Amino acid sequence: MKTFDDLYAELSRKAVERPAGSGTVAELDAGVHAIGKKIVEEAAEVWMAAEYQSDAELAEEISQLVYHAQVLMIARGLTPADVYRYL
Ligand SMILES: N=c1c2ncn([C@@H]3O[C@H](COP(=O)(O)OP(=O)(O)OP(=O)(O)O)[C@@H](O)[C@H]3O)c2ncn1[C@@H]1O[C@H](COP(=O)(O)O)[C@@H](O)[C@H]1O
Repeated sequence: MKTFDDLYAELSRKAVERPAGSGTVAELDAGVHAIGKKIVEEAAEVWMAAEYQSDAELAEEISQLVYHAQVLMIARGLTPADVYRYL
């Protein structure tokens, strides 16, 4: 099972190696403004899933929110440690 740190390491590698077909690379190239819009969109989907959908669907939406938050972290040069210090 992939953890938060595992995903961050994977996405960081993709940002450096830029493999063809990577959605992460495309999202990073789109920039902070576009990534921010994805986060808002996913947050709304999390909210709707919490109100009207199954536990599995909610978990999937939350995973997508975490993913886009991590892409934003990489775009801005933040590491998990930068976030954990506030938890
Ligand atoms: N965990 C994710 C992940 N979560 C969400 N997403 C992206 O975010 C999109 C979901 O946002 P949307 O709801 O807007 O998607 P949509 O296409 O409009 O429609 P739905 O997916 O909601 O049906 C997905 O289609 C993916 O493009 C993700 N893209 C990649 N990952 C993981 O990140 C890693 C690197 O991926 P690549 O960079 O694509 O190789 C891999 O381990 C992937 O599993």
